[in-house]
Amino acid sequence: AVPARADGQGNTGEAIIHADDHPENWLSYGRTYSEQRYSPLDQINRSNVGDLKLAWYYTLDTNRGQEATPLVVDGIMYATTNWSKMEALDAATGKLLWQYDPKVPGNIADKGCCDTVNRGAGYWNGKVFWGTFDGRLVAADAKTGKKVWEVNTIPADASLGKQRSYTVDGAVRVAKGLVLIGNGGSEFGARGFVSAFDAETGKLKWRFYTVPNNKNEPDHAVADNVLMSKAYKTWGPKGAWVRQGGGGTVWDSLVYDPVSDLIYLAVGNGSPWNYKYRSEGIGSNLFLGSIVALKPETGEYVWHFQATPMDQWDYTSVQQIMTLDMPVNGEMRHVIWHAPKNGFFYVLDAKTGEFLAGKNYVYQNWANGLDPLTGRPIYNPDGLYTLTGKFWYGIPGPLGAHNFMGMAYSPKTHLVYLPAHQIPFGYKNQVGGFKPHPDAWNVGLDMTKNGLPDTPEARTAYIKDLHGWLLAWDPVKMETVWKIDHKGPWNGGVLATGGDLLFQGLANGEFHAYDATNGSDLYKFDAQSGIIASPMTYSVNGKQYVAVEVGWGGIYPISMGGVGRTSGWTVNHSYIAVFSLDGKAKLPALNNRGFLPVKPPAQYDQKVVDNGYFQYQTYCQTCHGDNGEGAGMLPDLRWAGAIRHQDAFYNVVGRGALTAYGMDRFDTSMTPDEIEAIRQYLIKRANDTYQREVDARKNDKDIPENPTLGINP
Ligand SMILES: O=C(O)c1cc(C(=O)O)c2c(n1)C(=O)C(=O)c1cc(C(=O)O)[nH]c1-2
Ligand SMILES: [Ca+2]
Repeated sequence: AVPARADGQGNTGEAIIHADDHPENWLSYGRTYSEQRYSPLDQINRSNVGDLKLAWYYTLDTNRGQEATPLVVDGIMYATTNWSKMEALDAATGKLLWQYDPKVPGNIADKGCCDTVNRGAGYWNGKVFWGTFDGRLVAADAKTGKKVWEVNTIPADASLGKQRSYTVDGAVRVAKGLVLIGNGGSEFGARGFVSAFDAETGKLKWRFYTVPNNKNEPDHAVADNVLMSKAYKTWGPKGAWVRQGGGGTVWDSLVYDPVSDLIYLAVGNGSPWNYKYRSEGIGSNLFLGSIVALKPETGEYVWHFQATPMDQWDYTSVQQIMTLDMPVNGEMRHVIWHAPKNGFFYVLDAKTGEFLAGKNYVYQNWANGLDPLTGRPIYNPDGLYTLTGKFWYGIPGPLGAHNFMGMAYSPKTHLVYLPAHQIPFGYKNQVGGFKPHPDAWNVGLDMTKNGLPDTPEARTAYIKDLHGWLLAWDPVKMETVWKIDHKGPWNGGVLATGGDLLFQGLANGEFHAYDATNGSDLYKFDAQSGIIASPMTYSVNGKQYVAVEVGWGGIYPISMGGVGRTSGWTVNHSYIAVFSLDGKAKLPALNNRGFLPVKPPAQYDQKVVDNGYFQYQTYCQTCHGDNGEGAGMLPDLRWAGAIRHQDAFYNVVGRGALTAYGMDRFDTSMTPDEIEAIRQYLIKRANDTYQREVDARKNDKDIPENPTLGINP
């Protein structure tokens, strides 16, 4: 029987709830409120997918990470792109109907941790809504692209100090006439919150803070009661959170469930990460690493489930929330499925938050399992590195076992298709207690200790630990039924269809269709750039299309350094790719292996290189890559012309010559000598690695970071 649903949805809400009655559309981020990323369309199926062809492509003007799932409403595609731009296209032809550039200032890029991405728009009653990286929410007329309203989602009093940082890159969801939006910033200093705006007027309806007020005072907001009575006492009253906000940003999943009539916030990590420094090493720190359920009309607290108490690994629970009915001990229950960063798959009762089951979906080393009654982790004491003070090689690392990439569920196979990965990380306390650096990640860690030493042994060992998989997970048995081993981590999200197909784009620039029943590879397309977004499908005039945004980026390639190229050269060419069975489009031939490095100047000052390394790892690493090496998206500074001259380098790094392109100025964070030390260090790195980069490009079969190639012998 179809469960009773709440009313007050309006036409769009009813259309999203009854999405299967008009499968030609894709009206909400995960298609339906249940975010299963399954479409019943089956014109493209296992028997013909081998003939899939490019129907059209639309080149984007931002060659950075593209993470959005486009919407399709009655033949019009709404695709958001990097730098928070919107493209409205004829979904059958790719012809541009209108576009909207909210003109996000370039120097804002380093106010967010993980690339100036955008994950998608919401649609409601003739309007489209999306967030901008500088914190705004835009509502535009879906037909004309004219702005209807715009609000700043970040209240002035949310910024309590210099390190505070709020960026908006998550997909907007709309339910019951409310536009729901969160934000990011916990790597810098932020106090997370979610806002609900009236879709017609942009008027704020409610705002829910996910962590307590630092003085345990009322914010005169809807969370006051639960924060003051329940959450505050789970924090050390004198920890660094008091200055840094505590974190708990809701930067990805934020869903409405029409069956339980609740909104679920998927809450992020602590700010700073370091639990000892953040919270004096005491308390579970509610609501970090949790799902929090609220009443949609008012934002009132209903229940929470904390997957990662005492977070110190950046184990956000922001990852996708899926709702559906499943048998639990022989009885049908309405549940939440959730595979957060921490490596465990959770089944929760959607109405009450009761923990029903949990099991690790990949190898992890921070917990020895979950308490079967409460779902609370049984910690591996060594994993609590902020308390031991020792170095910890954590699996998962801060990029999680699963990140923003969509997982899909097929009601035909009863399997969840989970884009999982293994990306270990070296955690170690910041020396001398918590010390924030303006314009840098402020996580309370020694940022040189997560860096990889450039020795063949260290690189080879680390690369062996990098993995990317597509898991076919059975949530009843809580086990992997089969899996596909990808070349490396950071592959795109998954779409499941009624044609018994799975679609997934990969870090190595391939777009695949797999058999949903057994994982057989049925189709491969060379997309010429890494894909991290989740595909979607729709139809126009009875013809089915499959679409995906192409564009390598997000946190992995910007922070990882050279080892971020384990899947391939991963050059960024950003475009929207749309496939059909009778497509006739063809991509132009493109350089897909990066440019030949320019021989660097030979001279550098060995005396300042060590300090240059510290400064680089503190201020530059998280965007330009570990140890001065890029991984295919932002400029690889070893080959940048600016490192050749002290003045040129200072103009860029100190004075902001390239702010329009996303490079902030750092003269308020570093002295000229420190900036010069970075330049000397980069010249050294360029010299140390020049020959191996040249040699890697001579090899036309393989990839630069393959340890078997003799490039990292
Ligand atoms: O703590 C935060 O506020 C925050 C924000 C974001 C973001 O806004 O994209 C990411 C993360 N954390 C994060 O931990 C993470 O792994 C991540 C990956 C990405 C991405 O788009 O590639 N964003 C984010
Ligand atoms: Ca984070």
